[in-house]
Amino acid sequence: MSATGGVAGGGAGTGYASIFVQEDVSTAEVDRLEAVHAPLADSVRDLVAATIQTCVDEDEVREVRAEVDALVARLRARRIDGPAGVRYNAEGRSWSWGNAVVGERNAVAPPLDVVRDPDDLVHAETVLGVQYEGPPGMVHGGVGALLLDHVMGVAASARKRVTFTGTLTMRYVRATPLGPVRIEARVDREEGRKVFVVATLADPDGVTVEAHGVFIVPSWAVTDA
Ligand SMILES: CCCCCCCCCCCC(=O)SCCNC(=O)CCNC(=O)[C@H](O)C(C)(C)COP(=O)(O)OP(=O)(O)OC[C@H]1O[C@@H](n2cnc3c(N)ncnc32)[C@H](O)[C@@H]1OP(=O)(O)O
Repeated sequence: MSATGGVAGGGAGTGYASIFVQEDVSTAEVDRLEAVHAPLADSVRDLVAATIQTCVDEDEVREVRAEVDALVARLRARRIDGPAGVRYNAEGRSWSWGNAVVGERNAVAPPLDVVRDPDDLVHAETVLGVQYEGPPGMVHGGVGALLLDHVMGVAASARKRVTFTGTLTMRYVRATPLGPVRIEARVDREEGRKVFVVATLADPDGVTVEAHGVFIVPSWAVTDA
């Protein structure tokens, strides 16, 4: 979520004051850091899938666990205290390295590029692997809702306004097989601070989930501008 647009700090009493943080760092430096850290997240994604699928013997599993524990200790040698939050710089570049859907450092997040088309359709594509299974061979319903929620939130948050999910309704039309998926979302209408968004999740054969959502510009984010 962008922290620009006059909402830095999140408003007194909202609990977001320490999460929207402005940093004195150039966009080029943020891009450089992402290029270093994103491949680590990719490798950890592979580790998660390999952990699910491995058939190596038990001694090998124990040895790998010890190596992974050692790597965790190395990474924790210097770290931030708490969540990564949403940060932004004076150039309007924002980054949220821990975000559950698009965090560039978050191996739990599927690699998802969210694109706003010129006609304000927001779309995203990714490939959901074995980490996202619910019913056998199928995408977990909550994972579908997670991706839809985020892409719908981007659609609602046009022009860098902040919106929060108020209500989400999902209709699971048919099961979504693991594999490539596409999410599409667009604003249907607006009423005051409420933004109504419609969206779909689809596999290569068509729509599997239809979603309706009410996204709300929180009262603390309303500016006079
Ligand atoms: C560019 C980069 C982009 C980057 C974009 C990044 C996208 C990120 C997408 C992920 C989004 C998330 O997961 S967000 C995290 C999940 N969501 C949350 O945690 C939200 C928790 N709830 C809240 O913070 C709050 O309840 C709010 C903000 C939703 C509403 O609080 P508020 O601002 O005080 O609103 P309030 O005055 O009570 O109500 C205003 C109007 O909204 C209605 N309303 C209030 N709550 C709800 C509700 N839950 N569902 C429906 N409608 C509601 C009221 O009836 C009223 O309608 P009327 O009387 O005016 O008709």
